[in-house]
Amino acid sequence: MFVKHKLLITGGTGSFGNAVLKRLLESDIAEIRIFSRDEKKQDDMRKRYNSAKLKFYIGDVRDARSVQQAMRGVDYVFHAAALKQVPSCEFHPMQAVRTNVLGTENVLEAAIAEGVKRVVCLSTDKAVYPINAMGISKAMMEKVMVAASRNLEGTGTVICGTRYGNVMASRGSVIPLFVEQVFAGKPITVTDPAMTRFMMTLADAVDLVLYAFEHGNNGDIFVQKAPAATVETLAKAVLNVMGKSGHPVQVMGTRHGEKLYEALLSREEMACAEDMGDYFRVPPDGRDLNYAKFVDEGQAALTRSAHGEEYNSHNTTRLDVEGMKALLLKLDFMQRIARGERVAAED
Ligand SMILES: O=c1ccn([C@@H]2O[C@H](COP(=O)(O)OP(=O)(O)O[C@H]3O[C@H](CO)[C@H](O)[C@H](O)[C@H]3O)[C@@H](O)[C@H]2O)c(=O)[nH]1
Repeated sequence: MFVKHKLLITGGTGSFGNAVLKRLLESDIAEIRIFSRDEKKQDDMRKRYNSAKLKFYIGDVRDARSVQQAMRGVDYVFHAAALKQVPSCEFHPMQAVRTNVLGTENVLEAAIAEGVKRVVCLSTDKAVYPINAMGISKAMMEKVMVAASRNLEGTGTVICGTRYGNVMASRGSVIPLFVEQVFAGKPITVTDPAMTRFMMTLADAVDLVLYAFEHGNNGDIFVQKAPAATVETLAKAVLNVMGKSGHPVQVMGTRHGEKLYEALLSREEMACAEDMGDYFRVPPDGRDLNYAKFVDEGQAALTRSAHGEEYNSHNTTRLDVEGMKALLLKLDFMQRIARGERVAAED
């Protein structure tokens, strides 16, 4: 599907960029542009992949000119650049606005101006009923994406989005943290044993973005159905895999901006979501602001009311310790930990 085309990945030096790259470099794609602020990581990637298809662009989504330059001649965009650490965005909310909201506007404007064929914007479950600055800025990013997608009929550009939840064993996340704590002989720190999170692998996240790329219409948001586990179950499963079931566990309480559970789709979205098997598609609300005409014409469009339930990490399939262990052991990272190796988080 990428035959002889050019793809730009914003924030391409991150974990998603690396994971998608491994798949796409084997395809017939003509060129992949990695756009990020991080010179050092770009240099590492250049050496690691050593591929003539890869082109590196230093820039920042906040800097419209750098985005425009990287966008020239591009066919497709995966927009992954973001500030995504919940606690740091809590302390620096305007930085989240600059990167996640205004940066997205820059990316979409440049993509539309260049006649890019398809753009997929990556969002997070934390954008649904958001309570923290990271989630609020990502929710605004989605609004910017949907608004931009409204005026594209006849232009040949399609802009859509994905949301995914926690990516297991990503750098800085809880699984490698627990593993490090065990190695260091310290108690593992559990925030709230009853807190639940969706559990996805990085491969799932890549599948989701590629699915949206293939099936997205303007303004659609895609999520993948995923199981969830409590932090207590996750902690037990990690210790079990490491053969350290008796290891001490300390409950430390909820951190800044954390929710007891995450939602991938709101109740309002579930009311109009299309079930696509492994995925849900949420189409944009196609009405304009002239509500009176819907009443006059008796159109059914106003019946988008939400009587159902949201799709969240409390009501999705719940993993028990054995189920969680099985999922953990799908990860190369955990397989190596189980063999007694000391390894860094997945990237
Ligand atoms: O010491 C810790 C740290 C975390 N947790 C718990 O483990 C779960 C996962 O925590 P992570 O820090 O791994 O993930 P978050 O849900 O906080 O958010 C993560 O996933 C997001 C995607 O939605 C973003 O990518 C974000 O940057 C990333 O940190 C949470 O319930 C958290 O409370 C603990 O029990 N103990």
